[in-house]
Amino acid sequence: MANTMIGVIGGSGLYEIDGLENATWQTVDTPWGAPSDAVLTGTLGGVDMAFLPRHGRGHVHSPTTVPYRANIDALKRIGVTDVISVSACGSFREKMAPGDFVIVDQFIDRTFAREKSFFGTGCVAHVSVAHPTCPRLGAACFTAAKDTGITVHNGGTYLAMEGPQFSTLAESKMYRDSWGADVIGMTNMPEAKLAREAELCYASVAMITDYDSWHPDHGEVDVTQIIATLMGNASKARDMVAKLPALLGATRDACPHGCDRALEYAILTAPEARDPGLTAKLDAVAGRMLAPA
Ligand SMILES: CSC[C@H]1O[C@H](OP(=O)(O)O)[C@H](O)[C@@H]1O
Ligand SMILES: Nc1ncnc2[nH]cnc12
Repeated sequence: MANTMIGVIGGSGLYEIDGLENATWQTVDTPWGAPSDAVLTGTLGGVDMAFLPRHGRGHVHSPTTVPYRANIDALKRIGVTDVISVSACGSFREKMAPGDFVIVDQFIDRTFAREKSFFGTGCVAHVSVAHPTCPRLGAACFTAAKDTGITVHNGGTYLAMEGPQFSTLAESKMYRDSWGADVIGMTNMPEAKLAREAELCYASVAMITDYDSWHPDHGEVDVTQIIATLMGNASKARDMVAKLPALLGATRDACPHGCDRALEYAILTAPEARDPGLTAKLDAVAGRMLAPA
């Protein structure tokens, strides 16, 4: 049994969470640079919690410049076991309406201008992301959202685009009709891949703000409309997050889906061929696998 620490990464509109006891904004240094902001830590219902605003308070970082590696490293470093990503998204499905939430379980990664791995020359690793989210954590998010009275859809494919511009009409139709994506956003990749490399359980809650640009009755994406919907969504998300500690509990067993053991057979570089500089940087993310026998 290990202690649970729930780490919430707040997307656009969600820059704080409510009700934390002993709440402290904690600066965390990482070998990958500074995270998006300090991390708000505390307890909720007796469970350790951490909150990191993905774009920083005041929305400083663009989807491309969010320091994804530093964010995941920082959460791992302070003891987070379960990461819940909360994100504003466009919808490709009529039934997934603005104001609804979707528990994402698949991704299509179309991002191209971001560092996507902690590993590289001198320490090569290949983790599986066939099932990129943790079903146990996703189920807890689904229940928390349902119990909050949110219209929530269980399962959906998130198309991660580079941005910062929204999609063209042709792209929007292609993602929806040919590629089968359900929602679109700009930030869950490489975040989900990095969480898997760091052996963290990861779930993604998409808060729908708009119908992107494919919908004949809704025209193009309008950021002022998004922001209006976003404010209501963010308040629902805070209520949803408050229900997670009771659902997840203060202690946890090993993840039944193996998220916390993702690196077990993933590191290919022979111990004697590893770059000590890189392995030092991997202390929090992969220290468990890199410690001398
Ligand atoms: C506010 S519209 C575009 C912006 O919102 C989403 O951010 P996040 O995923 O962090 O909630 C989307 O990915 C874009 O970055
Ligand atoms: N339509 C959209 N495309 C990409 N990111 C978004 N975030 C919110 N709405 C979005």
